[in-house]
Amino acid sequence: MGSLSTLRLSAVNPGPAIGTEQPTIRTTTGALSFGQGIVGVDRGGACSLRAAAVGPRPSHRQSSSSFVVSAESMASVGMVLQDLPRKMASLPASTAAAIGGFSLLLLFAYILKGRVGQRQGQGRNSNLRPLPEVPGVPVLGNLHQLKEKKPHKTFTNWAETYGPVYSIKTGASTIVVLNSAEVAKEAMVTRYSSISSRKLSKALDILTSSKCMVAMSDYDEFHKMVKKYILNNVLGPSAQKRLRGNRDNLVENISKQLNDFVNGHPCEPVNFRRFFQNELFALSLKQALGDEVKAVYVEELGTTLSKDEIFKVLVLDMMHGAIEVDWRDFFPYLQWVPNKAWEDKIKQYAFRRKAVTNALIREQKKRIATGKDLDSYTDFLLREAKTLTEDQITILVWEAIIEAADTTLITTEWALYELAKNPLKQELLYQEIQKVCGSQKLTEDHIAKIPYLSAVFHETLRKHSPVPVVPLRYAHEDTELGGYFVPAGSQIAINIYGCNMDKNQYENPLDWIPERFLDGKYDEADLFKTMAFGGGKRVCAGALQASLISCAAIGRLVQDFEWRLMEGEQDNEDTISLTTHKLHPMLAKLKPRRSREEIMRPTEEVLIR
Ligand code: HEM
Repeated sequence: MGSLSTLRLSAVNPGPAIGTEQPTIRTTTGALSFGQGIVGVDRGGACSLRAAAVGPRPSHRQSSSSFVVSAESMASVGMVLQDLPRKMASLPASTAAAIGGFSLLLLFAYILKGRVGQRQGQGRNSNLRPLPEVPGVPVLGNLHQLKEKKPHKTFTNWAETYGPVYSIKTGASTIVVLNSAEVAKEAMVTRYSSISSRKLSKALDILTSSKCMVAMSDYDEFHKMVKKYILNNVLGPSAQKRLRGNRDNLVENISKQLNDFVNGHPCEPVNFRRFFQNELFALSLKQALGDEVKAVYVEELGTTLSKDEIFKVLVLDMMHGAIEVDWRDFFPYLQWVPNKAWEDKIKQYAFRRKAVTNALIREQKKRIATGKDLDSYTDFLLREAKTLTEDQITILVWEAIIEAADTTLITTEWALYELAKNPLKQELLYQEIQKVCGSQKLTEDHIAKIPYLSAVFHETLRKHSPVPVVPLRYAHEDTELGGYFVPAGSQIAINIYGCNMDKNQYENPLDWIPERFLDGKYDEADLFKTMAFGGGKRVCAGALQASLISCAAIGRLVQDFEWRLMEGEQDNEDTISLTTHKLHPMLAKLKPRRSREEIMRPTEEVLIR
C-alpha cells in the first residue's frame, strides 16, 4: 500500500469506543491535557482513552503477506535521510549518469511546481497564511541540511527562526513540521480526520507488509480491530493486571542479578542496559507467546537460534532495516531506476523476521495441541482472530514483541543516568521511597504513593523523548494547522522533542528537573503530561505498561542500590537510532543499600491500595 490512489477520504463519525479496552487514567486540566481530544472527559475529570470510531474505510490488508516494524523504530524521516548523500555517491555509474542527465529537467520541474503550488495554495484558501518555508536548494530541497543524525534537533533549531510551524522539502515531498504542544494537539485531535493516514518509505512498506500492523496502519477498520486486540489482550488495564506477575519477576530478577554482579565484580562498572534488555525481551516474548523462550529451531534457516540471536533478528535488524534509505523515496519520478541490492537487503531482513516469528508461533501451536492454553496474545489470535490471515497473525505477534523491547529500556536507562548524575535528587527519591515502603520492597503497588518517582519518570520522558518524531502522518485533503494553510499531499512531522523543549512551556527545558511536575500544575495520575506518548486516536497503546515497568524498576533499583556515574560519563548524552537510545550504554558504580539476604528474600505481599 502507501500509494496515494488507495487513500480514501472519510468523514469523521465520532462514536463510542468499539469494545476496545483502553487505559482509564485521570487527565490533567493543565496546558498539555488533550482532554476531549484523546477521548471524552467526564465531569469528574476521569478520562478514558478510547479510540473514537471513524467512518468505515475498507481494509485492503485482509490478504496481505508478512512484514512488519514497530512504531518506535520508524519515527522520523530525517533519520532515514542521514545516509542519503553516501547512498547517492555509491550508485552505479549508469544510474548516476541517468540522474545527472535529469537534473536540469528536474530543476525546471521543481521551480515550475513550486510556483504553481504557491498559486494554488493561495487561491484555494485565501484566509489562511502560507506556511513559512525553510530555504533549501532546487531538487534536493532541505535534504542536505538533514544529513546529521538528529533531525529532531535540527527541526527544533529551525523553530527558533521560522516559528513552531513551518514547511521543508525533502526532494519532491513537502513536510510540515510541528514544534509546539498546542499545534501538535491540533494535528492529532482537531484536524485528525484530514491527516489520519501515513505515507511510508519503501523500506517501511516492505517491512510492515503495507501497513499491516497497529502502529503503522491508516486509521481504518483494520486499525480499530487490531488495536482492540492488543489492548484487550496485552496492554489495556485488565490485561496488565493479569500479566502483573511477569513485570514483578522482571524487577526482582534485575535487582538480584545486579546484586550478584556487584558482589562478584566489586571493581567493575555496571552496564545496566545488558541486564535490563535481556529481562525486558524475556517479558515481551512471554506476553506475546505465553511461554518462556530460551532458543528456537528455525526450519527456513536450518538452524537453532539462541535468545540473543532471536533478539537480533526480531529487534536489532528490524531497527536497522527501518532506517535504510532508498533515495527513490525522495524522487518518485525516478522509481524506474533499479535499486536491487537495496531491495534484496530489506527483503532479507523481512524474510528472517517472518521465519523466526513463525518458528516461535509453531512452538505455541504444539503446546496448544496438547491442550495447554495460556494467557497470551498468540493464544488469543490463534483462537479468536478468525478474519486474520496467518501472515497477519505473524506480523501482529512480532509487533507486540518489538514494541515492548525498546522504548521502555530507553526511558529507564536515561532516568537512572540522570539520577546517578544528580546525587541530591537521587537521595531525595530514596528518602521518599523509604518513607512509603519502610522495610518492604518497592513494587507497583507503591508507585502512586511516591509522586517524586512519577515526576522522575515524566521528566525523563520530556528531556529524552524516546520517540522524538511521531511516525509521519499524511494530509489527504487540504487542511490548516496553527492558522496556516496545509495543502493536501503534505506529510506532517510532529516533533515531540521540539514540543518538550518549548521554552514557552518549560523553563530551562534542557535541564533535568523532576520538580517541575510537582508544582501543582499537573495531575499526578496523568500519563500524558508531556507529548512523549503522542495523543488523540493514535495515542501510544503501551503507555500504561511502559510507565508501570519503568517506575517500578527505577524505584526498586534506587531503593536497593546507590548509583554513581563512572568517571567521564557525566556528559555522555549522545543518542543513536530512530528512538533516542543512549549512544554509549550508561556505565555506573553501584553500592548496595541493603544486605545480600534482604535483596534476595522474596517480595512481601503488599497491602497498599
Ligand atoms: C516510554 C515508552 C514509550 C513511548 C515514549 C512510546 C511512544 C509512542 C508514540 C509517540 C507513538 C505514536 C503515536 C502516534 O502515531 O501518534 C506510539 C504508538 C504506539 N505504541 Fe508506544 N511508546 C512507548 C512504549 C510502548 C510499549 C511498551 C508498547 C507495547 C508493548 C507500545 C505500543 C505502541 C502501539 C501499539 C502504538 C500504535 C498506536 C496506534 O497507532 O493507535 N508503546 N508510542
